Amino acid sequence: MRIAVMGTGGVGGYFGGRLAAAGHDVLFVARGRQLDALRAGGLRVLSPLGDVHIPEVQATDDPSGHAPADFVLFGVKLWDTASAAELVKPLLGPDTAVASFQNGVVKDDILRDVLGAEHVVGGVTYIAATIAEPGVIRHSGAMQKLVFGEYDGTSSPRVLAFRDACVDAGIDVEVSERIERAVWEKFVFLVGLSGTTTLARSPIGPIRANPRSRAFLHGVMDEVVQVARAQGVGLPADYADDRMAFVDTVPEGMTSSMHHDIERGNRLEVGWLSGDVVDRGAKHSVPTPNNRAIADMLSVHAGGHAAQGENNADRTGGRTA
Ligand SMILES: NC(=O)C1=CN([C@@H]2O[C@H](COP(=O)(O)OP(=O)(O)OC[C@H]3O[C@@H](n4cnc5c(N)ncnc54)[C@H](OP(=O)(O)O)[C@@H]3O)[C@@H](O)[C@H]2O)C=CC1
Ligand SMILES: CC(C)(CO)C(=O)C(=O)O
Repeated sequence: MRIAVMGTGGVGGYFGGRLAAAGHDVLFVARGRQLDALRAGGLRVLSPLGDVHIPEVQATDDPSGHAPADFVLFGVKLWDTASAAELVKPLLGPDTAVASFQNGVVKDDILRDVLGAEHVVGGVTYIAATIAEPGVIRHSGAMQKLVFGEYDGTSSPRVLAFRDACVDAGIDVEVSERIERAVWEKFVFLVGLSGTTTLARSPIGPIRANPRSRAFLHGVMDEVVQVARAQGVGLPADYADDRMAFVDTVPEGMTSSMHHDIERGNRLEVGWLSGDVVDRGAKHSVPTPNNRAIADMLSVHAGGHAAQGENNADRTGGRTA
């Protein structure tokens, strides 16, 4: 199958690299130094599960003129969603699926607006991967899972074909018949993990061990659960307890991509995570004081070093959707 990767960073580079190494036809959409490095030396993935080097990759910053893809793996930061969706339009054939493995719950609404609902397949990923240097993706730990599925729950040929390609490539994969719920399940955990690790600038171990920060983490996740339920997503009322039990099983050194971003002075996705929870809570009259604290305090850093002190008073970090 012909696969396109929109955004060759931690997520896109890792999974696209595995798929290309397994012999699949993969087009990598990238820009700047990442694109230059891919063209000059190919793509390297450094991983505890085995390194790969694909010396020659198909890489572009302009997909127009390339053949349509069967499946687009969408992996840009949330602020780039709408512009990156515009960029993939030329890759769409009548049955092309676009699955976003971004965090956040607004992503697929943006993709539907730009691309049409018929192209959008739901997705979520569990991995820790980052650009170590241009052309090189570093994967940490053993987790590398893709979950995806049609929003109507059907096992469509395009979803099954991508599942088979992932299995071939050694990717841990699950086709979900209730993908909306799967996306919210991850959102509950991710909003809790990203907000607390970034605010405390600490991995999860000390946060879950301290009774005050543990209670705060539970409160953050519970607010996401109550917002989801108010919107009609079928999570159990006590789902935050389930996620706390999960938190207790992860390595004490685990942290979030947003924690890495704040340490590097990068822009933060907080506006699309806790900030989005606050906005949805306001719409549904669900109190969200813990997420408000995260979003308001991290708004200081939301624009990254380049924008510190500017333009962040609205808590969104530049979120416009
Ligand atoms: N990294 C991780 O471990 C995980 C990340 N996620 C989520 O996945 C999403 C992607 O994260 P991650 O992979 O870390 O992000 P990265 O920043 O590592 O990768 C995104 C890449 O896409 C590029 N890009 C953005 N817009 C364009 C464009 N228009 N044309 C070409 N290239 C473009 C970026 O370029 P540039 O640098 O120039 O902006 C960057 O190289 C986020 O929503 C994140 O929360 C989810 C699970 C785990
Ligand atoms: C929690 C984790 C590492 C799981 O994939 C993640 O999604 C992130 O930090 O962005």
